[in-house]
Amino acid sequence: MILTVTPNPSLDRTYEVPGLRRGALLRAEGDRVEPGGKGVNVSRAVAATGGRTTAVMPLGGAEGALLARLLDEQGIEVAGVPLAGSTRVNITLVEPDGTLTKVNAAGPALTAAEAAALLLAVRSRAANADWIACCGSLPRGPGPEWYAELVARTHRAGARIALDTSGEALTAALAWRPEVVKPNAEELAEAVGRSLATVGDAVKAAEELRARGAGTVLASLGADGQLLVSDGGTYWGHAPVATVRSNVGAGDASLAGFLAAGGHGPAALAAAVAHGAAAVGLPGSAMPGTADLDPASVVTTADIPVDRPLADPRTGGPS
Ligand SMILES: Nc1ncnc2c1ncn2[C@@H]1O[C@H](COP(=O)(O)OP(=O)(O)OP(=O)(O)O)[C@@H](O)[C@H]1O
Ligand SMILES: O=P(O)(O)OC[C@@]1(O)O[C@H](CO)[C@@H](O)[C@@H]1O
Repeated sequence: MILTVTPNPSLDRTYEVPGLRRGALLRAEGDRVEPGGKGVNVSRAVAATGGRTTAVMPLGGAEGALLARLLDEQGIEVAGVPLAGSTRVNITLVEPDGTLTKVNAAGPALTAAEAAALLLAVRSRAANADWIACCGSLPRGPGPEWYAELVARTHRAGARIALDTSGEALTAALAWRPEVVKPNAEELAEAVGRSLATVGDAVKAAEELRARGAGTVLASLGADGQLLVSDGGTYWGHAPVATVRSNVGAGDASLAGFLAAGGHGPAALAAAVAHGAAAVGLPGSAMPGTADLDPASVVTTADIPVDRPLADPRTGGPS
């Protein structure tokens, strides 16, 4: 069972707009609402391929109630911690050429009691989980050490942790040796404090994160595929994508594929790449089901293309 933790979940609203014009009224030509937040998406992706998952998150207000209902409709078990504030709404604007612009709200601040209740909700389920995926930004309130505390406490219960966050929250949690860390290219660059021009630069940065405490690094590099850097060796994987519709949640789908495939080795990397490639071909943050996956199109190799230039993450769309 994969337990996911999303301390700052969201309702993701996507509007298809005819074009972006500052100061104008934009009339949406289509819209969709989906459960959001990185751990929530990992649970959605695990469930979409028939895996067992429970999603832990704080929920508040009408938005929180809608988020819980949408997840329930998708058959996902939710362990919700009641919140005085209201769950945030994140907005994605899609232009006709596929360009995405995303606005993420800060979300409600958690009181100390709410943050402690969330930690308890995770700890009390840790013993039943094969993996605990701790994903996304931290809400205001608990401070950047919250993931570090969660890793420390759930490790004591024998759980394996996969962490997908950034900035100070990532730095603080590394010291507690999470088994898997999943940065994207931008987060990897931020973590090591320098820009990454090539796949080789990304490998060096991932090795640095391992030296700072990460067990395995699964780095998602957008159109440049994914890197697995671990005790078992370094591998690069990629798959062709005919039409990129939305990269929102593609990293979350990748992490779900990786963990569901065991969370180590080139076969798990291949599953991660298959999930990422399938996710970008779907609209909004739709998560791929088994029929969407094309494992035969995935290539993994230990022959790392170190000189391959990385696309500028800022031109790859938001995540
Ligand atoms: N343009 C693309 N072409 C081909 N594959 C892509 C493209 N964009 C993403 N992917 C696939 O999806 C994976 C995850 O994408 P990305 O690195 O953008 O994740 P992310 O920034 O963590 O996303 P999010 O945080 O929204 O889940 C990539 O490693 C790759 O396998
Ligand atoms: O603001 P955070 O927590 O960094 O990211 C939140 C978010 O952008 O991540 C998911 C895609 O990965 C979306 O469902 C959601 O809106």
